[in-house]
Amino acid sequence: MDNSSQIMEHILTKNIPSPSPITYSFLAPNARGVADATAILQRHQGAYVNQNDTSKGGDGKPMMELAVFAAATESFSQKNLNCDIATSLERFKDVIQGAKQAGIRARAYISVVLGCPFEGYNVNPHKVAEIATSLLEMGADEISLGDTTGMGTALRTQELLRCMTAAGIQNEDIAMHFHDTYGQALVNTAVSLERGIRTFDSSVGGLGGCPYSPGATGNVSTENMVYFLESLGMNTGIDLDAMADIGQWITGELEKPNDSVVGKAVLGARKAAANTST
Ligand SMILES: CC(C)(COP(=O)([O-])OP(=O)([O-])OC[C@H]1O[C@@H](n2cnc3c(N)ncnc32)[C@H](O)[C@@H]1OP(=O)([O-])[O-])[C@@H](O)C(=O)NCCC(=O)NCCSC(=O)C[C@@](C)(O)CC(=O)[O-]
Repeated sequence: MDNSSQIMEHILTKNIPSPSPITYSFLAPNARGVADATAILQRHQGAYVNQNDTSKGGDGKPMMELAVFAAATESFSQKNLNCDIATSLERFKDVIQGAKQAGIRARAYISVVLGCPFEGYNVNPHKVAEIATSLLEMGADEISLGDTTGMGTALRTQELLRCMTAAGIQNEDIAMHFHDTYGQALVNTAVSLERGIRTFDSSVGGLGGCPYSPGATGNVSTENMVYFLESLGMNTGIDLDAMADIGQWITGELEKPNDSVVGKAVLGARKAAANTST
């Protein structure tokens, strides 16, 4: 979060073209975050698609969103936000309203929904649904259910989504955010697909991981996710070959391992084919 403002300023100054609509997400857990973001947005009116401006297309301009991140357990809320859940939700009200007033989306993550590094596996799915309902009532456009520790399993993912449905939360308002620490991300994705979820978070090269969740690995890699969804006959619109190149490039730049098995397989197959053709 420390240099979020510089990154946002760079994006809106450079007018980086994107062939398909892209949304940049700005973590803002409090009033300071909203103030920083809205000051930059004020300076760059017209450089991004305003959610209220439905008159014309984005003509390549990016969309911006503010992201709040609640926790499903008190322990993780203290570690990740330095406050209890109720206080964090109070703070998020202003952030979400600030985003709406600035004409941008508000995304709300809920962390450790399927397992907490401090409270273990028994995260109450009804509590998650209650927090999600509060965030949606504040005006959040979307809830991203974060399996931050990767402790999620098929059965507990199913139970969580059953509770979300029972609480009256629409599938269209839910994204699933799986980390692959125990290799269950795509299994949990399959269960979520079965229950009608169609928005999934991932990270190229499997980058990421929450600093406040000891041992957590990155998100399920975009390359693995794309390969899996396309194997089911779904069209993601993503060029897997190009995504594998990006994963190799950015993990190299960040001096991190490329954690995508599919990305490495795609690159390996391409190399083998090149060798046989020479
Ligand atoms: C929320 C606080 C700041 C409360 O921390 P605090 O100590 O209660 O608040 P504070 O107001 O005393 O601020 C402490 C320091 O943070 C700075 N600060 C204060 N607010 C901001 C801000 N908006 N943007 C940038 N800097 C900020 C502030 O300036 C100060 O800096 P210092 O004076 O010590 O140099 C702290 O707990 C914190 O930084 N939490 C975030 C930790 C973090 O980055 N976690 C990972 C986010 S991603 C995630 O959670 C998971 C997710 C979303 O990916 C999904 C999933 O997998 O679960």
